[in-house]
Amino acid sequence: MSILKIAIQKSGRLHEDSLKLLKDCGIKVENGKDQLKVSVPNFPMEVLYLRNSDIPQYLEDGVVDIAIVGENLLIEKQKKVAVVSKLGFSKCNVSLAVPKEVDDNSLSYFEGKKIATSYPNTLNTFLKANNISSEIHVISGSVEIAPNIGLADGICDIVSSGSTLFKNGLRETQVILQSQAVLAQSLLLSSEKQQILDKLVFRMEAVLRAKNTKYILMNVPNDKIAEVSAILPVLKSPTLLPLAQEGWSSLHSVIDDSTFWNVIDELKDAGAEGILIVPIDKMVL
Ligand SMILES: Nc1ncnc2c1ncn2[C@@H]1O[C@H](COP(=O)(O)OP(=O)(O)OP(=O)(O)O)[C@@H](O)[C@H]1O
Ligand SMILES: O=P(O)(O)OC[C@H]1O[C@H](OP(=O)(O)OP(=O)(O)O)[C@H](O)[C@@H]1O
Ligand SMILES: [Mg+2]
Repeated sequence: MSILKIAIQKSGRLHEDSLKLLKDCGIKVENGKDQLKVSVPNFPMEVLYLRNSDIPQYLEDGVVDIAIVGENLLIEKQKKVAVVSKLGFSKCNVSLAVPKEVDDNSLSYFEGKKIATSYPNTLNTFLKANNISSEIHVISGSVEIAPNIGLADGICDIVSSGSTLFKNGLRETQVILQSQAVLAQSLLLSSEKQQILDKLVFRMEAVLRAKNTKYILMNVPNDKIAEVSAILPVLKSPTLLPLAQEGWSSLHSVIDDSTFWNVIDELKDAGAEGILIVPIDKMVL
């Protein structure tokens, strides 16, 4: 019987959300303190806690079968692996930034300048594509300090809220790439392991879909049902239940979280009342 080996980050930005996603997929990860390899009692899977930066190589070599890893790191390491799905957390940019006093937003500012980064391949590819030649200075962390200590004229690093840049007197000038956590797979999976992965992906999709979708219930006069239904992007067709009050129905549907605020006024104008929005736990199509 095959066991699918999944790598997740041992500690850091991806750790908690990766474990939570597995838990939401019904996968119990037995948590032994300081154990780097952990078994799963209810799914043919074994969890390996590894450094995010080591994961792409392990995936390419087939030492692990799948992993939850930062997309930017897969791009940086340029290993032969495949992205299975984007997971919607740990969203960030890899960006160029300059001291806030520098009054130049153009890329040509970096011509002939020193740039400190932990992502030399990503930066190099970007500079080449834009015909800029700079001196790349590789450091493994605390990159934002480099301009302050005279080590570089600018930096290329991860930006999320922007607060690290701000605290270090820097500002973002160019976004090189956008990243989020992804599920990635080795290209060397056996067909048995591929089948286990397919089951996992099926569960993850149900969890991720539900996260972006809400269940919506509202009371609608019967003669307005067609009008209200037309506003809602429904799965198949809305569920209708008669209310005790003559001439009214309760209409149920699902709605994309991001579109709810755009249609709420339309729904009310079309005659909907008592609108309730409820979270969905899992969603299987
Ligand atoms: N501030 C942030 N906000 C959102 N996502 C981030 C942020 N910083 C990093 N990330 C994402 O999370 C991933 C892991 O970042 P983290 O800083 O925890 O580990 P790391 O320094 O890349 O690696 P290691 O596990 O090898 O120490 C990054 O590759 C990136 O995709
Ligand atoms: O825009 P912000 O929200 O401030 O996030 C950006 C910071 O987050 C990351 O560092 P992290 O905190 O992961 O520390 P690390 O350098 O030890 O990895 C990244 O390297 C930036 O420094
Ligand atoms: Mg970091």
